[in-house]
Amino acid sequence: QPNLKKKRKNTFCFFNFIGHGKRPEPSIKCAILSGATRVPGVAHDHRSDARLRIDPKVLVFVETTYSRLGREISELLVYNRIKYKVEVSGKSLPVLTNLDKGKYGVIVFENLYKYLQMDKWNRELLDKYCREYSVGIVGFIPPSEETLVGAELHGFPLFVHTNLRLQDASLNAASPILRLTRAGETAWGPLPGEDWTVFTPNHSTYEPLSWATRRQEDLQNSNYREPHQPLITVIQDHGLFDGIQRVIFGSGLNFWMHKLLFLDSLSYLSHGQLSISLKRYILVDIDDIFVGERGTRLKKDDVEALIETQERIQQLVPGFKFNLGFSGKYFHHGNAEENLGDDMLLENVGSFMWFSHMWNHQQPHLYDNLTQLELDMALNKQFAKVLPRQTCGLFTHTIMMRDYPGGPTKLDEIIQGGELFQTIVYNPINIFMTHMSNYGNDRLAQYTFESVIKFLQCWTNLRLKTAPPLQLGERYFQLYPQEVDPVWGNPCNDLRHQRIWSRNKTCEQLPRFLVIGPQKTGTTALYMFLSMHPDISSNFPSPDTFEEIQFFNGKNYYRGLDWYMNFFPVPKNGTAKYLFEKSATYFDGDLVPRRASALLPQAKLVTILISPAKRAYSWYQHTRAHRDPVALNYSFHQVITASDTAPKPLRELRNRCLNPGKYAQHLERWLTYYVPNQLHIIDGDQLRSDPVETMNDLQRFLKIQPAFNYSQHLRYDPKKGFFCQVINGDHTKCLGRSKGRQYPPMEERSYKLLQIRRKT
Ligand SMILES: Nc1ncnc2c1ncn2[C@@H]1O[C@H](COP(=O)(O)OS(=O)(=O)O)[C@@H](OP(=O)(O)O)[C@H]1O
Repeated sequence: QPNLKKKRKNTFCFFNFIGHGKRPEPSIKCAILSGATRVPGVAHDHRSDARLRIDPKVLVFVETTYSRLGREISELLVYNRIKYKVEVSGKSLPVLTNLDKGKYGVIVFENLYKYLQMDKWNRELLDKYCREYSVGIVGFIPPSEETLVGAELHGFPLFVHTNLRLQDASLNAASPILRLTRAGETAWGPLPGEDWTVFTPNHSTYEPLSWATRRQEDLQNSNYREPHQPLITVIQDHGLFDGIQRVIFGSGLNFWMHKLLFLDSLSYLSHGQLSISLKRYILVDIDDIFVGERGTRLKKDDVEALIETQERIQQLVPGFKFNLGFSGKYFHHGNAEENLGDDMLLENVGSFMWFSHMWNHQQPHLYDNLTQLELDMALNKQFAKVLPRQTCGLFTHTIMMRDYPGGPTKLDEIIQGGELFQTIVYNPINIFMTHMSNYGNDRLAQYTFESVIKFLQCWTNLRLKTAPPLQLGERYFQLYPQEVDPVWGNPCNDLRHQRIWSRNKTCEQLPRFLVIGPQKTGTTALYMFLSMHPDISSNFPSPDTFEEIQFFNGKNYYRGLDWYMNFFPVPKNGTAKYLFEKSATYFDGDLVPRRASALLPQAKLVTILISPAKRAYSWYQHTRAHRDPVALNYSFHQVITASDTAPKPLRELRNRCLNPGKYAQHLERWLTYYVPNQLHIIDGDQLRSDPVETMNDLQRFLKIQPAFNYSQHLRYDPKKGFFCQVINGDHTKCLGRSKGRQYPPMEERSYKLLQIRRKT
């Protein structure tokens, strides 16, 4: 354990900003960087040789859908691209296995007590799963109203003391959990929050992961004989007590170090399945070179400082070079001193990387004349490939320390464990956007990057590197091949996007609900019933796919947002209709939920389900009616029993019959992008036998008022054998011959086979 008492005597203040009022100097003091007592960090490899049968996914039990820590946990997982599923504690357990595989590699409890107080049956089931699949548990102790001293954690030889205020956090360098996080330093100063829990173990299964001490000002009333005694704030359970490994946090994720330890715990407990890479690329763009206003531009000594900072960063990030974006037109547009700065930049061309900005620094969407834009763009070929850049908290006008939004301490916070530090921790490739003016004046950018890089070296085992933009581009898309594909978001969700989009566009020209299918469940009938509603309107028909647009699946998606929106009427003031779109192939399209939620996150979803066996048979009959040779040559039974070695066209027909019917699988995918109350499931048999009631339910779900009285507009047509639209008083208009076909009943053996398959 660290001897904190001794260390405090020669305390250096970690969170101390040196030089307020003057030009700031990077203030990160760190033992390993000063070279004094270099304790090499050990990045443990958590991968195991054991043949694991778990998916790299986290199951998170939250208190409620809105609880704060639960949201923070989800956010952290999203930032790190770790797959997860959220469940509300106290309800029944989700299915944990899929055939012979565990569906989750780690279980997280936002509130550990929910795990400890779980009903016996579920607790046994969960523990059994953890033991059988070598899955560990992470738990957070929530703040409690009463102060417990030496209270036993229900059923474990572990005692807690709650409601403490702490300071000076340090890590157990011997802990096998440390991978991303580097031990050896102390984060001096108060830890956020006043309700920390600390642990006292009474079993060899426990090993501390981090410590802190009580706050100086609280020690007078304390019973602790040793005032600077380190108290365990995060503890590891090696599983020697009951066969399950755990990591327990004495506080939430507010403290930056806990975010790192949480990621390390996921990596450790999943046996490396959820390890994030330790390689980090950093590139810093300096935009607007030569563009800054007179009086805010770089002078000669600023350029010198820039070069010196770059050299110091190179010690920590080999090969690091600032990437300068210039607009040539503004060269020498400063005062005499600043023009010398411009000259010096050019004298040192080779020290930096360069990219060309728009020649005259005008944003492309502001050009009225396309030819002129093309001509100007031709000067900027290099600029064509642009990667998403992260913000580093420095903007064009962030030039003086005293004016930093939130004050200088805020800037230090983002560097020392805060947003900027976390951005680099969570993103393998970081391209930051800064501006020339950030490097003159108070030189905030030099300060910021040197400090954050030092802080990273101090507290993490990340390996920092750099590379030119195009190489980073290639690496980025190698790492995230799914991002090569565009995902259209809603431009109106961000004012800046809306501004550069188009002046005469409105985001009201998008559907408010989607009928997602699947095919053959009655989607056309539903479409017709909805279209009868005076307040609801669907899209204009497509020349290729008729009433369906089929945008979110298939090739149409690449035609872009404008193409999609042109299918919808521009809503007129006051008479806006409830727009919807029906494409029955959306239901089972792999990419559809992700794409749909990116554009229409608030949309409601409507699906119709019938027996998957009947659905499969209806599809088979549909393909026969279209004279599909496979369907004509093979019986339904032959199709659904075709093996994986059968001819391709037969396998394809089998898949089209069976796959959309895997309802649970497809709905689960939709529900990773939409919350359950956005989804309405229609019973397809009810739609057929009692469409009036079905439509009433749907209107209630869509909250459409006044409700349309379908009983006056739908009537059973004995000739068609289905409900049809009433027109001209006593006539009916039914769907065409292709909907509600006449065909022989399904063979008993096929039906039975599909029923058995559904159950297994
Ligand atoms: N009112 C009404 N009129 C006609 N048909 C009705 C109606 N309600 C439900 N159904 C059932 O809808 C089935 C066709 O489903 P879809 O429209 O989803 O098919 S498609 O995917 O668009 O091809 C169709 O399947 P088949 O009977 O196999 O033709 C019908 O059973």
